[in-house]
Amino acid sequence: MSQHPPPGAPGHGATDQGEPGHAAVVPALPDLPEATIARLPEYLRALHHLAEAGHETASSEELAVAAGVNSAKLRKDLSHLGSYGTRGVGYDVTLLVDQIENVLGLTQRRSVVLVGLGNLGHALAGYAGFASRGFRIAALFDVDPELVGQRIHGLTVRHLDELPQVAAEDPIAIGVISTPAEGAQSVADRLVAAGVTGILNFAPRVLNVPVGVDVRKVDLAIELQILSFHQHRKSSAAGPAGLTALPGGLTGPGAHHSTDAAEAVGS
Ligand SMILES: NC(=O)c1ccc[n+]([C@@H]2O[C@H](COP(=O)([O-])OP(=O)(O)OC[C@H]3O[C@@H](n4cnc5c(N)ncnc54)[C@H](O)[C@@H]3O)[C@@H](O)[C@H]2O)c1
Repeated sequence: MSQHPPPGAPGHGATDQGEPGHAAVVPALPDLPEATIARLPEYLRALHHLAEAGHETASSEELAVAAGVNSAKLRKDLSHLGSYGTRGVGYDVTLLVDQIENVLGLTQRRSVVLVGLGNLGHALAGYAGFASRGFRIAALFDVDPELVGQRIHGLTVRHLDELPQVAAEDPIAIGVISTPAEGAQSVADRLVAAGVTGILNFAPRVLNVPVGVDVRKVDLAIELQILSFHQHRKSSAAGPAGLTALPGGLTGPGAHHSTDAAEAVGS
């Protein structure tokens, strides 16, 4: 989904890197492949589920199934952390949770601010998954006078002009942008000026940020388009002779016309 430009690349677009701002307090972090970093949160979630189910150890196969990846890839990923498990026993679940949390910098709770409290911002403000995964929503910002002052999920919406003051009192690790695309760059500029070095951008717009600021973007429409491509590819590969090769029993004469994800799942 995201690209990883080389370190020091001109400061534009989503840099999607780790946490250079925290390198000084987390010495000797391994230099991990970006794909491995992206899978570590999946392993962590799987490990938490296994721990809740009473597992003290987990084999690479169990963990791979729980995380939805293949076990060879999982073993390779974990070997980057220096974690090889014990033959015949597997991985110590608690130890591995600690290792992954340490690498991901989750041993300290990080402050997050949300900017743009419309439909999406409201939903994000109420998302319990932030707190349970080590993130604290420190403040909510908008510019709409009708929203400023409102309480949303226990926090008062502040005017974006208050951002510098809030950041000075409580350093912000990550800013989440859920404003319309037109306002996103100026919001990003203000977050950066307030010392924020990590931005999660939901707005459909490429952000220009200085080197040292990491941007990740989330775009559900892009995910749908990628799924659409796979549907399209499967449909065109099927052709008349390939109809039986389609998964899910889509072997009828109309199956090869399903180029659109909504059509395939909705009918
Ligand atoms: N990434 C995704 O998958 C995804 C999904 C849904 C929506 N979106 C995007 O998220 C954004 C928000 O969508 P929505 O439906 O919540 O929109 P919305 O219109 O309901 O809310 C936008 C909010 O941003 C506020 N705002 C506008 N300019 C601002 C600024 N400069 N500073 C602070 N706040 C500002 C508005 O007052 C409003 O409250 C849009 O860019 C939309 O395209 C992305």
